[in-house]
Amino acid sequence: MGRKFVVGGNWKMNGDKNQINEIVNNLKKGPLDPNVEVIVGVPAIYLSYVKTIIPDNVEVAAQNCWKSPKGAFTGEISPAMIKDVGVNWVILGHSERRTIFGEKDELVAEKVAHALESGLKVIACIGETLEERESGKTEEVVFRQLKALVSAIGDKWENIVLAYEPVWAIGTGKTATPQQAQDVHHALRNWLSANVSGSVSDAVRIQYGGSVTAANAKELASCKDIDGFLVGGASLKPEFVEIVNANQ
Ligand SMILES: O=C[C@H](O)COP(=O)(O)O
Repeated sequence: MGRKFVVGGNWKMNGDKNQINEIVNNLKKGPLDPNVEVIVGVPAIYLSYVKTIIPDNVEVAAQNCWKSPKGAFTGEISPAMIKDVGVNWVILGHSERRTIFGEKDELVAEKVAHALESGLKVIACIGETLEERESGKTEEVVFRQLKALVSAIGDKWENIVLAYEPVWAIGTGKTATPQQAQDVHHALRNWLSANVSGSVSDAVRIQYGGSVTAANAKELASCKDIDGFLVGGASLKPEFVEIVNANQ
């Protein structure tokens, strides 16, 4: 146990320099719980800029990357480039990448493996759609997504944070209940224990994502297997500080 709470703010494709300055000023003002690891997921074009203004107690993540170091992949960025501008994290497999850009489990897993090999830490996202949940397939889907990851990375989970994000809860204002989230997180930990190792299962931090706000964060944070959040919309607002501090 003793997993450090970790809160990510995924800005998605939002923000210009003015808004970014406001968000960063708000993070500087905090105060942010020193026991929480805080990471902001920044659009690629602003990574270098954000690195120059972000306080030391907040880390920066890219929101995607490709699965090789360089080459003819127009429009893509590599983990090596992300590292080169001083950024140590990347978010991979977000449901928007999977649904809008057609990223399949295997591609996500290859990207995760390459990012880890390149020395990045990864927030790896998984989660079921509403249709899958309603047809009782939640566990089948998240286990399938995990299995693809394990095929690519084996037991090398030290630099991974897993984010469980039910697709039906993302940007919808419809949060999973603490019990629904806890049940899936618990099932993920059991699966990791059976298919990777007990120590990985105990150590890996599992974030919940999907319409997290200052109003629901405390109750979610109190669940045994919820080790943090991946926050979209609310990470652009001052309430993000309250979400970071919800585990107090
Ligand atoms: O990466 C964050 C998730 O997609 C959650 O987004 P949301 O908080 O706007 O629902």
